[in-house]
Amino acid sequence: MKDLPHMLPANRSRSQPRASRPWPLSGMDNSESRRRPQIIGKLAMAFMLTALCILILKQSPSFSGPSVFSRHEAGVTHVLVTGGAGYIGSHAALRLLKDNYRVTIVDNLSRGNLGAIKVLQQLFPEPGRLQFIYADLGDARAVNNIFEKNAFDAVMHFAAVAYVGESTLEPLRYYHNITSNTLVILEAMAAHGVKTLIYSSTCATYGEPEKMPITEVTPQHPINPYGKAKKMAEDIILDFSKRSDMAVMILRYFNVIGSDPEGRLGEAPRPELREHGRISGACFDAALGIIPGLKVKGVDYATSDGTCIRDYIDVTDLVDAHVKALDKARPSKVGIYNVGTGKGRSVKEFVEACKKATGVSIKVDYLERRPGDYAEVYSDPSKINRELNWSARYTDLQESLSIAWKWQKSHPNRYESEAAVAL
Ligand SMILES: O=c1ccn([C@@H]2O[C@H](COP(=O)(O)OP(=O)(O)O[C@H]3OC[C@@H](O)[C@H](O)[C@H]3O)[C@@H](O)[C@H]2O)c(=O)[nH]1
Repeated sequence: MKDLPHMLPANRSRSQPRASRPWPLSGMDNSESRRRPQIIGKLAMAFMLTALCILILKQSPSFSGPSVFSRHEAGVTHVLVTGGAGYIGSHAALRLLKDNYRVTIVDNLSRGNLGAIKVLQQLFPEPGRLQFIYADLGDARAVNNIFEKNAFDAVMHFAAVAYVGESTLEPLRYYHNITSNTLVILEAMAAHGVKTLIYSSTCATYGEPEKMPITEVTPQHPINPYGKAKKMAEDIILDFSKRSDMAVMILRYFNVIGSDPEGRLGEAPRPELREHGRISGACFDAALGIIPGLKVKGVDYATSDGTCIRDYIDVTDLVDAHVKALDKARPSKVGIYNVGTGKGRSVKEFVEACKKATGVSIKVDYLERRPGDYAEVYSDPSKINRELNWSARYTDLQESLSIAWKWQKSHPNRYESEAAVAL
């Protein structure tokens, strides 16, 4: 683990024992009974002081809004967010902070952006709200150290490489980064008694099912290393959950788009990985003139217009699903949920929505299929609707893309300027 200048100290250390004083229940001698009124007086005073502290904390700006003491049903206060510098992780961290959780972000900044951390730090500067630790989850010693120094109540594990095309070219990177790093996290959680895990999984674990829409019991037959690595990680988590009292929520995301409606965060993929990039990143790159146009990869699929069908879910809805999952997570229980809108849209439809949202008449080229792609996936979200009382509020592609476009237009260098300030 390397320290960066902006790294905040851990707030509470597991290695520092909490003060405790045993209270004698029986066999008190006379001197003890003489001291009883004094002790009762001190206790009453301590009680009053505690009540006063709670009142002040509730009214102080850093704990304004819904109370930290009543809001978090599962008793969770401090959440470890792995990959919190990334697109989805940073949006999740923002939501958790807004909901008065304490957040520790661990990120190796290989795909995420220091600028996103900087934005969060500026929004939540109060000591103890947000801690950033620069570390790689492949480094088990560093990870253990982090768990040793912090008392986490829950882990949201976002950190992962996540490009389908890249996974077919560099499968070992994917198995290492996704499957093996999840094992490191689980081992650290087990060793340090952290018992709630919200895991970022994907519709790619289903592969190309015969029947649509996809439910949580649709058989999983992933067809690319990305989906396989995520499926293996799911299996490891599920096996471990059978032997422990861990609370597990596995969320299988469909295709994530959009950004913070208040324009504080956005999607900022690495330019050097552009060739593997997702369709949303490519849409904005093309609209901004960073690339000459959009390349539609595959027009001969057995779908209505020959292009792939995907279920596009807004990142604001997605992080809401995480918070609901965290609220509903319970010991010895596993929940597996699809997170999607339930609507399938073709790549051609996406391109049209992108043109309308950006107002740019983007040049489109039609190319060969991309290795690892499946023709059609969209979710049946009824289980998450029913059990977590969650449903997608953004179901209009153009609306999500318009929100994201605002951030893209006002940040043509994405997070570069924020990152420069941060260093
Ligand atoms: O430039 C591009 C990018 C993508 N596409 C196409 O757009 C469709 C969607 O591709 P994306 O790369 O955006 O997304 P994918 O469906 O491959 O996977 C995505 O969704 C599931 C998540 O878990 C994955 O992390 C994410 O990458 C595919 O048909 C792809 O071939 C293009 O036509 N052009």
